[in-house]
Amino acid sequence: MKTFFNVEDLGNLNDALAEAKEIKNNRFGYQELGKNKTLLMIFFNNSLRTRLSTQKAAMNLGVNVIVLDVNAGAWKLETERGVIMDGDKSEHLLEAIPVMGSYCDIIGIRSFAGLSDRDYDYAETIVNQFVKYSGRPVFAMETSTVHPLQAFADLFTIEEYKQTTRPKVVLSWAPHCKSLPQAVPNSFAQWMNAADVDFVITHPEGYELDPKFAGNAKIEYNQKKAFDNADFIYAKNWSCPGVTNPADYGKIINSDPSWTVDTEHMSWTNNGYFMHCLPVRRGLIVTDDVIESDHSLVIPEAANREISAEVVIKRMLESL
Ligand SMILES: CCC[C@H](NC(=O)CCC(=O)O)C(=O)O
Ligand SMILES: NC(=O)OP(=O)(O)O
Repeated sequence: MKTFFNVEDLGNLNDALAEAKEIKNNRFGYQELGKNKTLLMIFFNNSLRTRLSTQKAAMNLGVNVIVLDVNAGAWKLETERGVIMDGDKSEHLLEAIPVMGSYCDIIGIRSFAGLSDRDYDYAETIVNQFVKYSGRPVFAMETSTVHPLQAFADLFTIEEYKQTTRPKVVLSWAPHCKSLPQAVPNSFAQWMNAADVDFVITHPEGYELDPKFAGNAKIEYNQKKAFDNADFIYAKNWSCPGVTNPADYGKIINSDPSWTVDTEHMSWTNNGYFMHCLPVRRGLIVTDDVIESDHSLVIPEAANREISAEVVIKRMLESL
């Protein structure tokens, strides 16, 4: 596996879920694979779960790990070609990338969407330069438009907790005080569309996800109808994806607090589980009672990030 950005990169999804289950029970069983191999984890943005779980996964496999916070210690990087670098950027990405690639065997990268230029973000301009110039396998640790390690862990968690063969899973928008990327909901939608679940997306008008991720999911603008008889509620904020109105890309066009998931919202479900990728803004996305309830899966969901990362790194090691 040379890149990991989309669900299809894993091949047969049921086989990947079975491998995740096996690795969860035998996470130290493949340490020979990582002997004398190095993972370079590059962060252009903050992280807790991805940073810790991916390092843990690599260490489980016997892999050496280097973590680089680009904006804390490295030279400020110029990403555009054709510019005269007489400003505050000392190094160009096109030198830095192959240099970084020379120190490792596998690269993980986090580079959030800028949320100002939709075409630039949705072309995955930054991360595709790592794929093109690093000479190494590259996996996403949340890029401009996708967060597959999160979605893989989310689906694995749903498989662990589902009480029925084909559960109803609802991706619900919720309000936030900042403009957030669409990467998490994009990947969640992509992976749910590939899985054997009854998938519904609910959000205010104007927040339609890009069709390449929303796929054939049912879109329900009435949150209460969407929550009806749901088995899993996956709450997440995202800024306007700019699908219905490109000029609104990256903007907050709705802050309606009635979309915040509280105990009444959860009463509409089939005794459903609450999920969120974290970090979560309590009081905006979800109330304290819901996220602290015995039907909140946010902690086991975060713990499963170690497993999704270990499957991906293992497969990349196997393809070196
Ligand atoms: C895994 C989620 C990462 C990121 N979340 C944030 O940036 C939240 C920042 C905040 O709430 O201040 C996002 O929404 O994509
Ligand atoms: N869910 C997730 O990716 O968390 P971090 O941003 O803390 O890594």
